[in-house]
Amino acid sequence: MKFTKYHGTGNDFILLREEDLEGREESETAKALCHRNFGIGADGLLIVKASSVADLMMAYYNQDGSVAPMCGNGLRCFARFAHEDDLVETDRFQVETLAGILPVDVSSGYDSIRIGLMKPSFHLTAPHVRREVYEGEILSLTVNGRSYDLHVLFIGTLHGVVFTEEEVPYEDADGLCHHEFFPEHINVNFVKVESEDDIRLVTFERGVGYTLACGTGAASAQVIAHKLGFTKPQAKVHVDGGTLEVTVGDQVVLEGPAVCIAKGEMEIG
Ligand SMILES: N[C@H](CCC[C@H](N)C(=O)O)C(=O)O
Repeated sequence: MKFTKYHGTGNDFILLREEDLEGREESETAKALCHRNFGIGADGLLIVKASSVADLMMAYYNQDGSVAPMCGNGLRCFARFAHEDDLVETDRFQVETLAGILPVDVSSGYDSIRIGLMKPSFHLTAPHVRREVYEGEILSLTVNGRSYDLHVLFIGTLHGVVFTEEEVPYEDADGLCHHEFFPEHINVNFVKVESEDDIRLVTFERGVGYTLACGTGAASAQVIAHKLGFTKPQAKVHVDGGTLEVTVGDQVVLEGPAVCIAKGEMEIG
């Protein structure tokens, strides 16, 4: 099976065209390909599909085979692949996702790919949360005897933002991600605001665990930080795998690199 591997600030993905799947079940294929020892290894799988409403469609699976509606770093890698492989004729095009039709722009080169995100929602209902959550509400959740204040939003996928100066223990991050308040789990972002232009972010991703970067997480962190008056509309989000830039405006725009790591053939049953 032909594959391509990319990363966006260290969040790494395997990318397949639908025809390369040769009819294999997508979730099981994602688990097999993304396994760090028995597969190629990646945080997730991106599948390029035809779309009747946009230039292309992107399907996304986490490393554990779970589906997520949207992946910000993944969409930048997807955009580079589509542009490089001449699946599109223009530098600006649209991609259908389960979080809506989103614009991508590679006109500034592959080190600065811009994607537009869906309008964030702060009013959450089932199945994302156990009970209705209203805009402005802060959830105080206790894990392993320690209390965390979460700002929650849906920005194409479900995110929680925790402002903290401390290193958060792994078991607490995992406990928040799988807290019973979130029936389908949640991506958890630990944020330190360094200035009105700079945020430091570590993300524990649903379906993966700690990742070197999370694109929708970076957008979530900046959207909440700006909404609370901590940052300007545009801020750099510093993650373990590099730096992203998020601009909050009529549309939330995520900018960052997409790097091709490898192209190859994989033996898979
Ligand atoms: N793990 C996330 C999807 C991938 C998000 C992240 N890789 C990004 O770049 O946005 C979820 O299950 O909602």
